[in-house]
Amino acid sequence: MTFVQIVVLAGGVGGARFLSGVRATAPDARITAVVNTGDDVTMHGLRICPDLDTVMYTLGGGIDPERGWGRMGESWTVKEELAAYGAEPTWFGLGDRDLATHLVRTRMLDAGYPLSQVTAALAERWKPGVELLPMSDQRVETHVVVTEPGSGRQQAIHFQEWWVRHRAALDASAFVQVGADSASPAPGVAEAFAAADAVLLAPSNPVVSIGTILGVPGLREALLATPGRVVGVSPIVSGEVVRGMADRCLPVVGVEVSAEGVGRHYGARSAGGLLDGWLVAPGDGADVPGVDVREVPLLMSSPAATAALARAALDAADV
Ligand SMILES: C[C@H](OP(=O)(O)OP(=O)(O)OC[C@H]1O[C@@H](n2cnc3c(=O)[nH]c(N)nc32)[C@H](O)[C@@H]1O)C(=O)O
Repeated sequence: MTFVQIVVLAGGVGGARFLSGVRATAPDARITAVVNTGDDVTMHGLRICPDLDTVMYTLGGGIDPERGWGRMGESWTVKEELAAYGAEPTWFGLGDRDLATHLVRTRMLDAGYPLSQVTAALAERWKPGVELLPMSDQRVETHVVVTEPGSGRQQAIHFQEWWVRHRAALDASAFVQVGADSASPAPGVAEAFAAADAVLLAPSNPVVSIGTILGVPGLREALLATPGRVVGVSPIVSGEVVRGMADRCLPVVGVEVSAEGVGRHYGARSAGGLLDGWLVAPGDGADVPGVDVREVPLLMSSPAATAALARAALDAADV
């Protein structure tokens, strides 16, 4: 029996929701999620993988649906106790339930297991229904070069500090993927691309999620060699982000905050870029030379709408 094989490149909330739509619309397909780990961080001695956990909890039914991240029914006792000790950082929300995931992950990593195997072990509990792969087993951490407001001095801070602590308010001049030079795609990533009938770029942050995944040496090349069509979903609707602050990231890399801007940034596969197809919202009519641009409803406002978006992406991929 042959299965349709689908690979999805994903960041956090948008990628997780999109994956739930792909799973719903293609229940018999083999789906592989290649997930950004550039947002990963160590805090209080624990290794935290926000995007992997968001995808795992969302597909496993454990996500807080309002926030879109973290655990449903979460409590914050440990966070409050850490703050009472003055243990920094106090600006990062580690929930009690969530902590168990980070404890298990950290213990396994410290014992020498690679992140891909740790992720597979965690997923045994959540049964996400997709193969969940980190983009790399090596540590790649996004840092942001910012200008200190007082001194005007430039310094690089961890992405989470820029994003969560400063709400992306500090002016950024560059994103740096620390560790990327010596990273390689995690086991299974290149194989998934090689067998894929479709590769989908989820509506995730084009710079610090999709861009970071593609920055892993060898990964972009493996993707471009895929026999499947490559279709992306615009995270920008009517010139605005749907959630988050990608509009603070895109200008840093010289990309216009529009469906057309992001589509051109990814570029046509036929011209050395990534895309065969690009989904934009009705009325956004992007001109991306060499790419099959389709206007479809892009908001993942319900499970049905999300499945319809995923179906449109698979249609554009001829799957
Ligand atoms: C840093 C963070 O990146 P990422 O984890 O990729 O973020 P999100 O998954 O929260 O959002 C990324 C990106 O996705 C867009 N988005 C969100 N919901 C929808 C949707 O229903 N439809 C659609 N077409 N795009 C969506 C959103 O605008 C964001 O730009 C981050 O950027 O927050």
